[in-house]
Amino acid sequence: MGKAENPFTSLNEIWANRDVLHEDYTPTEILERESERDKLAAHLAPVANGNRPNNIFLYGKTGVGKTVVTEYMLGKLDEFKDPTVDLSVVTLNCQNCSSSYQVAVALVNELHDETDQISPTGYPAETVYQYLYDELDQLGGTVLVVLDEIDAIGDDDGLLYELPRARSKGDVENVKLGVIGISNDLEFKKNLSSKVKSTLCEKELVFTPYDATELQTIVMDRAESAFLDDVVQDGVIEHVAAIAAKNSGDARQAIRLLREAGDLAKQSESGAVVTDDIVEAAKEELEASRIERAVDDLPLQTKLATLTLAFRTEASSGPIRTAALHDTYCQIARENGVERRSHDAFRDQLDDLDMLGIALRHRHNEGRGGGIYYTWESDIAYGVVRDVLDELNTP
Ligand SMILES: Nc1ncnc2c1ncn2[C@@H]1O[C@H](COP(=O)(O)OP(=O)(O)OP(=O)(O)O)[C@@H](O)[C@H]1O
Repeated sequence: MGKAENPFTSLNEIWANRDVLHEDYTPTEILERESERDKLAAHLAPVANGNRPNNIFLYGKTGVGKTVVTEYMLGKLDEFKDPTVDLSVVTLNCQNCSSSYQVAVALVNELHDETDQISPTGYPAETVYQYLYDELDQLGGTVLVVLDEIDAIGDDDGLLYELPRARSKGDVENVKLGVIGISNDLEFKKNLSSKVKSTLCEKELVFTPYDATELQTIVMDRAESAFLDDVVQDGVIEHVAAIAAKNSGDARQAIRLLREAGDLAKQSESGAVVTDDIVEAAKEELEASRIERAVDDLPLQTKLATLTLAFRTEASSGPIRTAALHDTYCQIARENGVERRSHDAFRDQLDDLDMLGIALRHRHNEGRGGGIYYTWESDIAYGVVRDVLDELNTP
């Protein structure tokens, strides 16, 4: 009997180690970001000598290295601190916590044994806080509590006031406590209550988006470990970096684009090589799946607004005024037997699309007497929206 064909091999072998392009991979070196590393080191320096920690707030858009730089510097702190300093780091990603209470429960469970977890509801807030203080006191020494994606708690930010003050209020006795908050929501800091702001933001660190040159360094370093020799054509790294820099300066997006390009190259008929054309194809695939995810979850009325905007954008040479879009929307709604919303309600839908990154809004100020008005463009090609929303008709 002949040997069965292995379904997991494919046309081209290109990968030396695809895992280094995976979301979960922690790089051994942090490239660029020298000034942020230095500043964070200065903010953390008191801990290295056994002094009271600063509370630190780090913010900047998604994928700009906040988490990776923090982890790296905490590793360095552990390596270089005075050996007599008893340091513990408790890290929590708060993305599923919508209140201070939920963060406190999650922290207690992080510190409790796996067999002794507390329920996420049902305890009075003071009890949960007391559990937390008891656990922290038991750890003793210096404890840094790292709260990543802290913006998830919204307005309910009491813990961010209580925790840094626990020692001065006598809630804990044996522990020097510091909080490191990380957020990619630039509005979050503005909306913090002033007492939280003055406590948590004792030291602040802003991460700006990466520019194309910085992204090139990061992407090149990953590509060298990820691909076999001569797989990545000249200019490809620059191309990937330029696309990500133009979008949002997000290193995660740049690395994902390179991985997707690698996956396409592996299946390609034209050989084991990543080219600029393959990068473009990968960009389109990623864009299509981003949109699919974003649009698929929208309520019907917002889907109609998306379709209207993409349809009109394709047919016109520039941004379109709200009233003109509303006329088209009414026509599409009628053809689909869907209730028609007023001009103002429709404009609210467009605002939502702007927030979601689906629409581009332009503000026009005609000065005295002319007033302010908005025009709109779709950031998504009509064909892509059409494919996702093929149950809806355009006129
Ligand atoms: N300077 C860098 N050197 C090497 N890799 C980096 C660097 N900056 C970011 N990365 C990589 O980019 C990805 C995103 O980085 P990171 O998670 O630190 O971003 P973030 O700012 O915390 O984003 P978010 O707010 O979305 O959590 C990670 O895979 C990380 O390894």
